[in-house]
Amino acid sequence: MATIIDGKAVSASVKERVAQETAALKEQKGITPGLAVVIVGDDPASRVYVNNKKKACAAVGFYSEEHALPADTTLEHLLGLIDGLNKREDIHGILVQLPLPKHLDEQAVIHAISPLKDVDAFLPENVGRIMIGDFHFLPCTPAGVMELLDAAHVDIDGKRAVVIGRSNIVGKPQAMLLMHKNATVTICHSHTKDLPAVCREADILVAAIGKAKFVTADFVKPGAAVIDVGMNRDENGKLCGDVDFASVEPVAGCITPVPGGVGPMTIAMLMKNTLMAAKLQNGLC
Ligand SMILES: NC(=O)C1=CN([C@@H]2O[C@H](COP(=O)(O)OP(=O)(O)OC[C@H]3O[C@@H](n4cnc5c(N)ncnc54)[C@H](OP(=O)(O)O)[C@@H]3O)[C@@H](O)[C@H]2O)C=CC1
Ligand SMILES: Nc1nc(=O)c2c([nH]1)NC[C@@H]1CN(c3ccc(C(=O)N[C@@H](CCC(=O)O)C(=O)O)cc3)C=[N+]21
Ligand SMILES: [Mg+2]
Repeated sequence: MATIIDGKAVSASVKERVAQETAALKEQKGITPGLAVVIVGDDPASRVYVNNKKKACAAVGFYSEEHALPADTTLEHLLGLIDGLNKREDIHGILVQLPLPKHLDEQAVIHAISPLKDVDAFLPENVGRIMIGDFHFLPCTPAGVMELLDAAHVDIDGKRAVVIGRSNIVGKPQAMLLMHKNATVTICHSHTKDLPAVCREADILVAAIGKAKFVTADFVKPGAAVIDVGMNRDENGKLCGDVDFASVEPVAGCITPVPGGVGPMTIAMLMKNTLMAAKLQNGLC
């Protein structure tokens, strides 16, 4: 029987800290952190995340605004919007919800964001800073995973960690953060041979694949910490992770559920980064 790691509770405590610091920043400096979320098209999953971000901003005391643009928005229009947000003093963080519609060059759009307002930590400057260990922002999802491991008192130093997935937004930065905490890290992907055997070496297994219930009990060393980043729909349209929770839970030492695991942490870390962005842009750190 695994311990179930409660992402909702851990995210609530992160947001509570952010709310306290935000209140102090307002009172002492008259600064209200501001986040702009840009969403292009009407993907229903994106909608849910964007609404969750909006709610979180209100809960911690941030100003937030949403720019919902039609699916046929041009690159010029989007770049113009970002340019305006870069110049605004009341907006400290800019998040462009990915994926974008196919006709828009994702990299061109991300690159238009000011590095100081890049609360996703997607820009090359911020990615490079993470690699060196001299950063302002950590990428929200991998940083949220680290908070969950910490809250669950999972020992990382000297342990074997396996990350399944090598995307720029999850897998690669996740491996880097685990390495910084002195894990011995293996990154797996679609070309990895005998994936279950590699995963069975892991004391800490992070699944960021995008395939519903892909990780089964035969991937898991008894007692391992299993972190499920996946956000998928199962055959009944129900939200589920990359981990087959029912089969893995009896084998794992601790495990995150979906929903209620990594997802809420991503939002909490976005709040933390937006607060940091407001401080940075006001010369307070
Ligand atoms: N909870 C949260 O806050 C967030 C959740 N997500 C979710 O996490 C999941 C991953 O997202 P993201 O990183 O963007 O996904 P990507 O699709 O960008 O990357 C998926 C990775 O999984 C690898 N992969 C795919 N199939 C296999 C396989 N059969 N065996 C081994 N590896 C495989 C791919 O390998 P290769 O590189 O070889 O193609 C790739 O590296 C998704 O479900 C997404 O919705 C994402 C962001 C935030
Ligand atoms: N620029 C950008 N930054 C992102 O951080 C980003 C993105 N684009 N595109 C999409 C992914 C996905 N993502 C999630 C955020 C919150 C939940 C979340 O709140 N999940 C809840 C509930 C979700 C639900 O009920 O559907 C949970 O797991 O409990 C999930 C997924 C951020 N992403
Ligand atoms: Mg992706």
